Amino acid sequence: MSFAPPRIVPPESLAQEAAAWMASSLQDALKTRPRASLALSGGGTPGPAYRALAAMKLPWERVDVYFVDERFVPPDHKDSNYRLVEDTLLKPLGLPASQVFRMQGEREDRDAAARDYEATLPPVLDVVLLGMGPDGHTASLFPGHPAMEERVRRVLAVVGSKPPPWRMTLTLPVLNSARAVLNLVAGEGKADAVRRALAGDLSLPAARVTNTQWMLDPAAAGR
Ligand SMILES: O=C1O[C@H](COP(=O)(O)O)[C@@H](O)[C@H](O)[C@H]1O
Repeated sequence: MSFAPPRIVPPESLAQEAAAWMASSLQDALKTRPRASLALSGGGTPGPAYRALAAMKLPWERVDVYFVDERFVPPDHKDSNYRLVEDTLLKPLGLPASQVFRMQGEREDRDAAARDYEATLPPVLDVVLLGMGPDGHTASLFPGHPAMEERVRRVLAVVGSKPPPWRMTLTLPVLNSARAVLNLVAGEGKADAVRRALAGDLSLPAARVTNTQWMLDPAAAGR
């Protein structure tokens, strides 16, 4: 298994380029289907890309927004991935709740929340934006965690090694069946994990998402 060479983008253009990739992947999906699904990550990297995407002209009434992972916190919590997406994309677009499929991080029964989210997912996601932490986690799949081996369930509640620990995540079969996947990674602290994933180190979840394109800033690319 090998990846296409990563695209290395100057930091000042990264958000715009990632947004352009999402917009064009959504347009591709909408050429052949009435609606397109967009699954988004949280964390510190993608916010500016979501703001740039919100400014792009698309038939937004045909786009449904899903989540790659979520922390078990309420939706208005500062660590909520939903809150990030709400602030940077959903509110600027004024996207109605009927087009937003939120992972319910406020639920006490975490396994039930994961099962319920699984029931909302389309059979195949059209466009997925991933990220990667310095420890090599992607979505909320952490290196060495048994969730990396899940083959049947599409959404799992897991305990990760990054705070907040309790999370909900899409599993590798979902990510690997998606039509277009971008891994957007920035920052020097991630260069080692990026190098290992691109070299095919299967202990890293990102190395197991085989249909991914990579977009890196020079620091994450080790330059
Ligand atoms: O915890 C998370 O981390 C990853 C990577 O985020 P970053 O802050 O290093 O950009 C993110 O993709 C994931 O959605 C998030 O829950």
